[in-house]
Amino acid sequence: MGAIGGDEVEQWDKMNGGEVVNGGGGGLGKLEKILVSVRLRPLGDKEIARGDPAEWECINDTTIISRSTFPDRPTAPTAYSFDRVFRSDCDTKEVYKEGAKEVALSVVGGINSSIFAYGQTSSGKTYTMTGITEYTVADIYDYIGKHEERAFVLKFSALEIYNEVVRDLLSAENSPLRLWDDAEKGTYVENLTEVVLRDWNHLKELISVCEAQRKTGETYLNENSSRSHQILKLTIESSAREFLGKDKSTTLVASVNFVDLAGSERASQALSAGARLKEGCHINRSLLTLGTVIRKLSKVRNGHIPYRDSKLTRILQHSLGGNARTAIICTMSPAHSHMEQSRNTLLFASCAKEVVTNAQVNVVMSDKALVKHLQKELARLESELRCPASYFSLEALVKEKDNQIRKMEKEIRELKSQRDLAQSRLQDLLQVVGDNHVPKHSLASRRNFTFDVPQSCEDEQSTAESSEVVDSVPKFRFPGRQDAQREHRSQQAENNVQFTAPSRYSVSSPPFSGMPPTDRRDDASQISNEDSNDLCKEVRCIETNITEGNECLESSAVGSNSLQDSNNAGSSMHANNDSNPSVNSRLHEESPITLEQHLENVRKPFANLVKDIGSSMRNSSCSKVIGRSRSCRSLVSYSLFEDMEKDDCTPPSRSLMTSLGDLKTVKEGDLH
Ligand SMILES: Nc1ncnc2c1ncn2[C@@H]1O[C@H](COP(=O)(O)OP(=O)(O)OP(=O)(O)O)[C@@H](O)[C@H]1O
Repeated sequence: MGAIGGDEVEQWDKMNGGEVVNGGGGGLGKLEKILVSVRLRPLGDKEIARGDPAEWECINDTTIISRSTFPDRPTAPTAYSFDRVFRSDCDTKEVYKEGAKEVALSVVGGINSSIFAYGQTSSGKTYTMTGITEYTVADIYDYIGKHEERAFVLKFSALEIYNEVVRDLLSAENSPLRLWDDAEKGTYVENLTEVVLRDWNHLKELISVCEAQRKTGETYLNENSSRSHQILKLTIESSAREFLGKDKSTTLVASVNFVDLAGSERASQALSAGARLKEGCHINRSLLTLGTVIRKLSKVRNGHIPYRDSKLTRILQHSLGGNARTAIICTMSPAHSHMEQSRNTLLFASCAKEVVTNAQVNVVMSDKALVKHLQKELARLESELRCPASYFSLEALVKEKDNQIRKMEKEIRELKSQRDLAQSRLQDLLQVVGDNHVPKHSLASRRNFTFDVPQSCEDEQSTAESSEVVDSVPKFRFPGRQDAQREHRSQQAENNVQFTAPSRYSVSSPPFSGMPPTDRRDDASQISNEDSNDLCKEVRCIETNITEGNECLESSAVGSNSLQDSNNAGSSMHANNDSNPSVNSRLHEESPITLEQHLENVRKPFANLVKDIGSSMRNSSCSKVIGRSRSCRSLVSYSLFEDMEKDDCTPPSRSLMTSLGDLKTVKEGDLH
């Protein structure tokens, strides 16, 4: 037999509306306190005869009080509350319904249950339990009759513990029975007769047999006093009829114990002697152990519980804080003469109501069903083992992705910042280009701009505007260049329709160092980096045409060579300025030159260049490329000379060179 989850558990939970929790046995269980009620019997004939007043009164359904204080314990409480208290006029059926029925009938759902009657001798235990057993069995058979879809098997066994000896009440033999402990079944009674019930009448007969077999005796307090603890055990097995004999077949198995305890007694009151006295000692001793077990269970569940100190507690171990639902009905006499014994009963009941049991659904499975169930359980456990690992790996993956996202967001922010800066510089530049009358001081404040020459610089309008810009510079007029521009415009007008420059030649944004010539090179080497780079492109065009064997080679041979040299010089200078600090430093260490010298240095190469370009333009095909580049170059020249003017012709600083270098970088980036 085992306790498992599944439909049976849910069914039980619905039936009881309770909290299903993990049980100590590994299955699902229901933790709940023992249901404790107190039944007050009427005064007996003897008690009335001797004028023994009723001391106890049930003031409501849950509280019982004593009318007077205890003589020897004036501070002891006089009111006690329980799940239910029953007045002396309550019949046993009401006691059953409210104090035992729910717990007792759990057995049909596969839950073990136990109904106890506890109290002093002659308090009405047997009177109560006889009725409880009958009502329970009646309801069980009623339940069976209403659930024809299930097949029920009822088994009955009965024992008594007399003088600490276990006897089979259904056996004619009077031999004592031994107790055994089994890991699965718990403590069980060896060779105890178990009868399969045919019907309700069959059970009645067997109960009658038990009554006849049970040890009773006459005492001063009870003419028919029970001298032993009696345990009637009704075991119910049920299976769904549709699965009978099939693999899926499972069986609910549970037992309900009807425990009629022997009554505690004081020898002085019972006036017992001889055998009755001995019986009384055993009774009291086992009841004392039961009280100790209950008291300990009510305080700490995990401590040592002395179940083995008596056969009663060994046999009822599962009913006391184990796999069972339990109800205890404490019976008591209202007589003042039994006040102290009644108080002990109430103290026992007070402890019992704190005891928690852990009832589980008990299911027996067919071998095939058991194998299937175990396979299912194994798969579930394996899945649980895998889940934590996959969960942690997923968590790590998510963290890694989060870090990547944060990193990328940071990069995006930086790129946006760079983009905004470039756009800002471009705006500044466009504003400068578009405004021909920009105050010089504003230009001075834009020394670190990025200069981007638009593709449309090849347009005629742009060219004209550029020319105007150049013309608008009063102090640094560049007659040679203007002449070349005029020549170029004239030539371009002639060839306007014929030439379309490749877009790669339209980009012209070289940095212009404006440095004085410091290298021992020809005039071309004195051209600024800007023009050098510009010319570099132009020279390439020229060279291309030269290699094509055009006749312009001879006519422009000098200019080409000059340009090539200029290009080399410019490239060299640019490279040195950017990448060779020593050379750059050397350049700065040269003695300063005058403004006139500087202008002359700048003018000469341009004059030569323009002259050469003019010659080339008059030649056939190469002129188109040069003309286009010139219009761009004019823009650069304007800005450059504006700066030079502002700085009183001081050579452009390294920062300007850097800015122009940046311009080239940005422009190339935009093109990409
Ligand atoms: N609630 C009750 N109403 C009427 N009579 C009762 C009630 N309870 C008990 N009695 C009567 O009291 C007497 C003693 O009852 P009972 O034998 O059941 O006591 P007990 O606790 O079992 O005693 P013991 O422990 O000695 O066996 C009986 O005659 C019984 O009929």
